[in-house]
Amino acid sequence: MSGALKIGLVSISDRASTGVYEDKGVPALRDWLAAALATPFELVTRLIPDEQPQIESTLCELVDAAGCHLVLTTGGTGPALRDVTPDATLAVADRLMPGFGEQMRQVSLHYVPTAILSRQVGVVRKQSLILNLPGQPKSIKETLEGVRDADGKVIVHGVFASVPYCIQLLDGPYIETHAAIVAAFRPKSAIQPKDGQ
Ligand SMILES: Nc1ncnc2c1ncn2[C@@H]1O[C@H](COP(=O)(O)OP(=O)(O)OP(=O)(O)O)[C@@H](O)[C@H]1O
Ligand SMILES: Nc1nc2c(c(=O)[nH]1)N[C@H]1C(S)=C(S)[C@@H](COP(=O)(O)O)O[C@H]1N2
Repeated sequence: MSGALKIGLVSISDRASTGVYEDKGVPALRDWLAAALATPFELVTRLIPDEQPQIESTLCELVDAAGCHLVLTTGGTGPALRDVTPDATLAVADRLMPGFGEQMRQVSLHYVPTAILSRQVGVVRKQSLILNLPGQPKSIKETLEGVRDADGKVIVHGVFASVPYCIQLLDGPYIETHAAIVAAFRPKSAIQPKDGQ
């Protein structure tokens, strides 16, 4: 499974999906990826309510039919009864990637004491990585990028640092990032030389 990088973005919100407020989830994800990725990519976007069957079918469609290498969800990860994104994600998972949820909560604790309320998970379905991000639009940058000190040095790695190598291990495309936003980490043996080097 390779080809051009394809990324699914799913905003899960009862109110944004019914027009009570404007969806800021998909635009925040799109803007962050546009700034962070050096590799060209194609997006498939969805805005849906907090309904478990609809979340499950959307994730399956994006992975199985659209062929997304990465799917990022935002919203519905908390403990409220209608927050069912992690449950839907686990229901369509082939394998769990517990490090992603653990690291996102670590990062988020630097921003909000309620970080532990997010039940967000990372999973693999087929050869696609699916990550749940919290619903607060600002949490997208926080969890993907990590925490920096006053001098701009990364003190807690955001989870996106591990996404390119994960997708490479799943036989997806080779993803390069802009290090000023997030540096992609790979073992030396997995680094591909740039053209002409
Ligand atoms: N798609 C979105 N666009 C803009 N703001 C959002 C969006 N999703 C969530 N938020 C903001 O982040 C907060 C926490 O998100 P959460 O996923 O818990 O939403 P919620 O309170 O369950 O409501 P809803 O599902 O109707 O967005 C929301 O109360 C809202 O202020
Ligand atoms: N980085 C980050 N993580 C965060 C937050 C945040 O603002 N920033 N909000 C927390 C709160 S208040 C809740 S309830 C949970 C779940 O949020 P969700 O239901 O919007 O997904 O995410 C937590 N994680």
